[in-house]
Amino acid sequence: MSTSPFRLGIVGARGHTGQELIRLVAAHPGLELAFVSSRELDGQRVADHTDGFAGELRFESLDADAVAAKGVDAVILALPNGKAAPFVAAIDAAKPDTLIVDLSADYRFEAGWYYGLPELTRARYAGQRRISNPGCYATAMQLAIAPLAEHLAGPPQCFGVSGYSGAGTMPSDKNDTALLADNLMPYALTNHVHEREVSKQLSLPVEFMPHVAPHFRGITMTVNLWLSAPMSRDAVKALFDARYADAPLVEVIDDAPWVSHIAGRHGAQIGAFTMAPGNGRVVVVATLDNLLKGAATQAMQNLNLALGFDELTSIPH
Ligand SMILES: NC(=O)C1=CN([C@@H]2O[C@H](COP(=O)(O)OP(=O)(O)OC[C@H]3O[C@@H](n4cnc5c(N)ncnc54)[C@H](OP(=O)(O)O)[C@@H]3O)[C@@H](O)[C@H]2O)C=CC1
Ligand SMILES: CC(=O)N[C@@H](CCC(=O)OP(=O)(O)O)C(=O)O
Repeated sequence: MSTSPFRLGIVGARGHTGQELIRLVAAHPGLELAFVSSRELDGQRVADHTDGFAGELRFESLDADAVAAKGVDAVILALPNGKAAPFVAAIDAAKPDTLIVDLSADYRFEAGWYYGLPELTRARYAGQRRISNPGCYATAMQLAIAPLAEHLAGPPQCFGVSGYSGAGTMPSDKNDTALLADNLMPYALTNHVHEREVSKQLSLPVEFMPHVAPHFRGITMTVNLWLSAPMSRDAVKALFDARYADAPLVEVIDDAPWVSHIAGRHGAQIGAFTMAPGNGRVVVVATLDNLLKGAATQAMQNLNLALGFDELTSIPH
């Protein structure tokens, strides 16, 4: 491992996930925050916008070529979906060994990119310099389904409820607090990109029904699973306990987890394991903070893995 810090830049640092990334990188003993980009906050001090950040670093407005010209060791892309390609192309041309971690959905289906959900895919990491970071819903679904994947009689049905920070900062119905007041907003009820992403990753069809709620952060994923043969609750829970025994960020609990308990925390909770009469069907509930385990914390795990640090460096747990 290098003794001088790895130099890292965050593109899209004004956004919800960018702000969390700034805090995690600043707390990391082996990383130096070389630049943070925002068009809107160009020239302004990071310390004036990011709680917990001290120092004189300022936001810069950087296009793809300007990011590539920085010549850093690692770049995190925290841009809205569909915006990453020019940045990847410019880095490919200027300094292809740069480590890129992309938070968007743009490279989740791309051969050659490592799909970084460490608790489930770590063994597939083979030194790739391009890492696609699964998002909040996809992470929650996979953590809730994977231990039972070999025991299913049909597609899991996943009812997801997200806080409105999941919709980013670009104004839309899904982050309009007036429209969300006293409301639950269903959307993209079939064929959401995360339905396809999880189906591909788990090699089984999943059915996903997302909703946005009036709280700011945290998601609840309630998953209905039909079993290929009846199982006891103890047998179901034992599969989850075994699968996540060595995963400090995934906590398996008895009760159904509450989103209010996970907001601001770096891990996920999985619980309920409620059996239907006859034990042929079980309901599992997963919660995580969409901005942390669903985005920034997971990106930090992936950076740590790729740069040779302990996977949980700078992540409170
Ligand atoms: N929010 C969440 O819960 C999760 C988000 N993700 C993914 O992470 C990514 C970032 O999400 P989030 O932080 O919520 O997004 P935000 O909308 O909060 O932030 C987007 C950032 O990108 C910048 N930006 C926007 N458009 C462009 C552009 N055309 N060129 C350059 N910069 C641009 C914005 O800053 P400025 O306009 O100042 O340049 C801002 O810093 C998305 O791809 C999202 O899908 C993944 C998991 C969870
Ligand atoms: C509430 C809301 O709009 N959520 C976003 C998902 C946020 C997320 O997980 O981002 P990725 O697309 O990077 O996975 C959505 O449904 O598209």
